[in-house]
Amino acid sequence: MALIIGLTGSIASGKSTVSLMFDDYNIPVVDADKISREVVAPGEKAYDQIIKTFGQQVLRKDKSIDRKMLGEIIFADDAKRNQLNEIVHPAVREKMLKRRDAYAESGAKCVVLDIPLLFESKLTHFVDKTLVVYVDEAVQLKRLMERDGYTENEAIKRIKAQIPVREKAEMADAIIDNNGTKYHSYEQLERLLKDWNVI
Ligand SMILES: CC(C)(COP(=O)(O)OP(=O)(O)OC[C@H]1O[C@@H](n2cnc3c(N)ncnc32)[C@H](O)[C@@H]1O)[C@@H](O)C(=O)NCCC(=O)NCCS
Ligand SMILES: Nc1ncnc2c1ncn2[C@@H]1O[C@H](COP(=O)(O)OP(=O)(O)OP(=O)(O)O)[C@@H](O)[C@H]1O
Repeated sequence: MALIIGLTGSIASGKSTVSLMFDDYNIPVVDADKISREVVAPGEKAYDQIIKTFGQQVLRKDKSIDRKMLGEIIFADDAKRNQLNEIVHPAVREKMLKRRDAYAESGAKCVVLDIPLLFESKLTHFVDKTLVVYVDEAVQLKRLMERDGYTENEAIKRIKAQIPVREKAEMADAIIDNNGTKYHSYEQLERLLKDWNVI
């Protein structure tokens, strides 16, 4: 039976950075953010629902979803964010579980589900162990502003749309402290995977 690890954190805490490290151990990762892009492609059910709910203003010239515009709308308004979540999340969950099960059935010893909203959406029953990538809020804010070019105000709005990463760390089975170098996080991950008998 595969061990299913739920990898989470808060925005820009380093989930994608850590998720790449699983490659070195040939451990497959199912990425909820990536799936959330697939399910809003033109032709998908969620695509039509987004246009119906948010209007043509969230479309780019090529008719794909304008993610920047949609982000500005939903991170400024909790009710709108909930509406988008209700459209996108069911499709993301369905695909995520299919991929999780396909990897497990193909004999993987461990499968990682990288889910930013693992705790917020109460999805911990999808996984056996929860792993939180933790950073102090000041480091998080700085990395988020640098990565995405947001103003401090834009970055804070996005951070506040999630449970604070400190609280998530308290709920987790294990944490990786990602305040230091990427190599330091890599060492913590390796130790953990040894403790959990997957490498
Ligand atoms: C609002 C959207 C269009 C912005 O797209 P953009 O390409 O700028 O960001 P991206 O999708 O890469 O998300 C970046 C990060 O934002 C955070 N985030 C995204 N959506 C949400 C949300 N609904 N609530 C809280 N945080 C969120 C996550 O930490 C995520 O890792 C997009 O995030 C989206 O469609 N969100 C709804 C689906 C969702 O909840 N995705 C996250 C997990 S499935
Ligand atoms: N240990 C580290 N040292 C320096 N920079 C880091 C470290 N870890 C991550 N970063 C940088 O911080 C930014 C955020 O990391 P990353 O994209 O992995 O976060 P994330 O949690 O996946 O974000 P999101 O929630 O938006 O998907 C990136 O620019 C990344 O290169």
